[in-house]
Amino acid sequence: MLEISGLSIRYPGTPDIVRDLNLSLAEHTTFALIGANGAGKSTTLKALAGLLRPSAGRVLLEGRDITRMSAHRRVRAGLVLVPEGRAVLSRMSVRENLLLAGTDQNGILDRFPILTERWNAAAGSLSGGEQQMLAIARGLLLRPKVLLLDEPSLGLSPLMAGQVFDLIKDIRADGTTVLLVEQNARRALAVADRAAVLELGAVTCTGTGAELLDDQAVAAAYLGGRAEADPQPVSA
Ligand SMILES: Nc1ncnc2c1ncn2[C@@H]1O[C@H](COP(=O)(O)OP(=O)(O)OP(=O)(O)O)[C@@H](O)[C@H]1O
Repeated sequence: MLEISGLSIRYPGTPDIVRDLNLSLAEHTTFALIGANGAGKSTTLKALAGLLRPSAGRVLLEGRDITRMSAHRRVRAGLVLVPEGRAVLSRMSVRENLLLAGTDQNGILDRFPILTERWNAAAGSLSGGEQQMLAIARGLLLRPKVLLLDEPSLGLSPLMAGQVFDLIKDIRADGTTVLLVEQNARRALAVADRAAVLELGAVTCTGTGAELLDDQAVAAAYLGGRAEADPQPVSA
């Protein structure tokens, strides 16, 4: 569905922040990109959304070269970014925020009872988790083939974050391919079919979500030190 090869990305006046990135996202799967602050995860998503022009490499969406396509044409081609920080229009109502994305809401809003309950409330009055749901719903109304999610659980309570990860599972089950960037590595790997670790702009490890959850080096760096496969301590 999405093929990224040899992608290098820089900002004006910086060296390459992301170097020679190669990722392949199969249709109807979730891919998690994890890594420390500043590793280049958001930069990667911005480049995929067409907000930054890569210095090298190419991006294919369903076999079509979109490397030089403008951001708005990428949305029409099916590549949609839900940016970090949600970017909802806070003085507009939930309904108005969604109308901006599309009028055909069939089948999408059923997944978001939390939003239909707050239909006429100003988006800025919603909780962080509700705003994240609104941002994701808005992205889905654009009918993406590939949804790029930048830190959807950032700043949310564990309960709300759990709901966001459940939603990500549902989105994948509905047939949308998801590229998920997350600080919450454990939860991201748990919902991911495949995953990669980005360190200082380069991929250092790839595998299935389960493989990375079991990897001792990944656990030490990103999962608070303990791999999922470790035996649980037996209490006396
Ligand atoms: N507009 C910019 N101009 C120059 N450098 C930038 C710009 N935005 C980000 N960077 C740099 O690019 C590097 C990667 O940042 P990026 O936001 O992609 O990291 P990240 O992995 O998403 O981390 P975080 O979780 O903190 O967002 C950092 O060193 C950052 O300082």
